Amino acid sequence: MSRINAHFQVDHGDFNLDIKLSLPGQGVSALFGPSGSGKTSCLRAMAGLEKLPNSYFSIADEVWQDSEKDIFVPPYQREIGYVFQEASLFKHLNVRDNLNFGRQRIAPNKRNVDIDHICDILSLNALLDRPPASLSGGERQRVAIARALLTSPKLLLMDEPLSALDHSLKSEILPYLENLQQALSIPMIYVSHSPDEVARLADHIAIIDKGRLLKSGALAQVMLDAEVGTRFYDGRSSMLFAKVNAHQPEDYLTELAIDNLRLSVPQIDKPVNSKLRCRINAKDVSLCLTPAQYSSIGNVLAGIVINIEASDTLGERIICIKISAHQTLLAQITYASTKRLNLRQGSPIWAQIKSVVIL
Ligand SMILES: Nc1ncnc2c1ncn2[C@@H]1O[C@H](COP(=O)(O)OP(=O)(O)OP(=O)(O)O)[C@@H](O)[C@H]1O
Repeated sequence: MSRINAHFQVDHGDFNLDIKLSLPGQGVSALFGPSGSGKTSCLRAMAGLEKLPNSYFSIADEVWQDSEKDIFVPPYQREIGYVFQEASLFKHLNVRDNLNFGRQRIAPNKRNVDIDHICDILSLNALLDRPPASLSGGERQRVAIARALLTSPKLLLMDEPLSALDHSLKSEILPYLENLQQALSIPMIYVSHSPDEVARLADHIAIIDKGRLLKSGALAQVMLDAEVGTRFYDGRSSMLFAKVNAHQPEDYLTELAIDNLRLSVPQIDKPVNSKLRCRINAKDVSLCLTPAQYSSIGNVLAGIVINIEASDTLGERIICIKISAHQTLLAQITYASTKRLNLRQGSPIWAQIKSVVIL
């Protein structure tokens, strides 16, 4: 698989950036970290909007910057779509003409993104004749994303595209971003300081702090990390990838499939087979050596203990449980319970799940 490789360095005196990244050449990679950590600096360097010294950037087999070899491809020659925090549409053009502006910048033989397809994915058809001033913030941002995609970019860079929107507009636009990544094969780099947005959208995550790379890897794996959990996610939790298996309206439940396992959650409004992600707080998981017969907790997953870690809380342990070939569940229980259940690597275990957050 092709990769996106970067090494950005700059010394601004007060702020020193030195970040090496190796990101997959497909899916959504999040650059995540606190304000002022250097995320936008990296994104601008990728776009060539800033020429950082002693730096390197390549995508697949194209090198866009290599300071050692004196290579620096200017921004207008990089096939990049850039979406900013605030959509900057041309006020005097309607939505259709704004979209065509992006498309017409590209030679017809290089256009590989279909305008009708993009308008369908982002539900823009009803907006095409409207001027930007008549659009909501979320609609404007959808048009800005479509315009960037219609330049048929090799890479889509998004700098906190939802940060200027209020909570309800964010929830309105997030499903569109999910659909985009499923429908298009353009890799996206998504800058955010929102842990929830990242958990919902990213496949890969690079965490940046004070100009340095703190962690990088597949989202579910990085979420299991102790420092990431305690610092960014309000405690240890696991991320599971699921799909809607069936609705059980008589019980007000929806059954999710996590590989071969089944989990029931309060009814959700998504069609059968929709993919979704859920987060399970380690404190919401209790463990039994046999499947409990008389329990109010209906969600019980079988697994194998693969690791036992100390927890930040004295007297507690984090139990890592393999529940399928690629998915791991964390449980936070007391040290006393770990001893009482005689848990060790390889122990078969039943995990009772009290609550699931659907992302
Ligand atoms: N040209 C520059 N000269 C001096 N300092 C700079 C320059 N560009 C960026 N910085 C500093 O680099 C630091 C990182 O900025 P950057 O915008 O990359 O962070 P960020 O993680 O994207 O933050 P935010 O989430 O708030 O946008 C900041 O302290 C900023 O002031």
